[in-house]
Amino acid sequence: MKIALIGYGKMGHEIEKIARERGHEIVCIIDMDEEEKFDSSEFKGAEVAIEFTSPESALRNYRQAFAAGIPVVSGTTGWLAHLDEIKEACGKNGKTFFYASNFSLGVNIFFALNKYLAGLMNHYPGYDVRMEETHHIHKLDAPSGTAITLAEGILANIDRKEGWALDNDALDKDTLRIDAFREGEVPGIHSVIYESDADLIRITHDAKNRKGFALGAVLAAEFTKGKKGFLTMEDLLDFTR
Ligand SMILES: NC(=O)c1ccc[n+]([C@@H]2O[C@H](COP(=O)([O-])OP(=O)(O)OC[C@H]3O[C@@H](n4cnc5c(N)ncnc54)[C@H](O)[C@@H]3O)[C@@H](O)[C@H]2O)c1
Ligand SMILES: O=C(O)C1=N[C@H](C(=O)O)CCC1
Repeated sequence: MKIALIGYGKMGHEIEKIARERGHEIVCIIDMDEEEKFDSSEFKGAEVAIEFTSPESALRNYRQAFAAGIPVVSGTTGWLAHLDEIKEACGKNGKTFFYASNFSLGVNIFFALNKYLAGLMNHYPGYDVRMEETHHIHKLDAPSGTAITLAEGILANIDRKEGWALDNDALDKDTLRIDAFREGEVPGIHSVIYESDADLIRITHDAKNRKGFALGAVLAAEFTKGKKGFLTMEDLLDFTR
């Protein structure tokens, strides 16, 4: 496939490597302050754009890619306040957009496990639930997009929790607490913790590097070919088997 990269930082570089290994062609790379490239024939010749930039620039990039008629796969976090606009563009205007807060296979298995465990724990109110996430010091958003997806999985399945909040926000017992830590160059660690008076159950996903995120994004790009609409990892992965 002919792939354009929007954002050429840690993820952009990792995706370029894996995309080339899988036989794809990188036809255009757009990083910060290179907006004029959205009008280039190279960008317009791409079959898909893979976007990993920053919370504040993501929406503008999506609009530019849509205007050029290019499907978008994005992993940028921290922009979800604008999700309705993107879903509308996919629904009414026939655009293609694939989003995942985390593209790694391991994390998506962890998401399924998290929902299953939360459904079980709904019957055991003696356990309180909280979450922890740790990432590198360069990360701009907190909690992580992955932590928000995990929290949504818990809130959908545990009746006694009504919303989530970061540890330093006002918390009551109905609110799911998320502690966000920023340390060194950690690629990403997420834990969901259930604690009773008697014991503690912790499930953790610990990314060793960024390969899983990047491979998932390239697989998502391959999956978008010929498709329209708003796509997610649940379309790509079949956990019903
Ligand atoms: N969904 C996932 O699986 C996943 C995995 C890792 C990271 N992320 C998210 O992806 C995003 C990027 O992560 P990263 O580690 O590559 O960050 P990074 O800071 O290493 O790279 C971001 C790049 O985007 C560029 N950029 C900023 N504004 C831009 C703009 N307007 N147009 C084009 N390029 C622009 C920056 O110059 C930089 O090169 C973050 O939001 C992060 O949370 C998601
Ligand atoms: O490095 C990051 O930034 C990551 N962002 C995503 C998130 O916010 O969940 C995925 C994990 C790595």
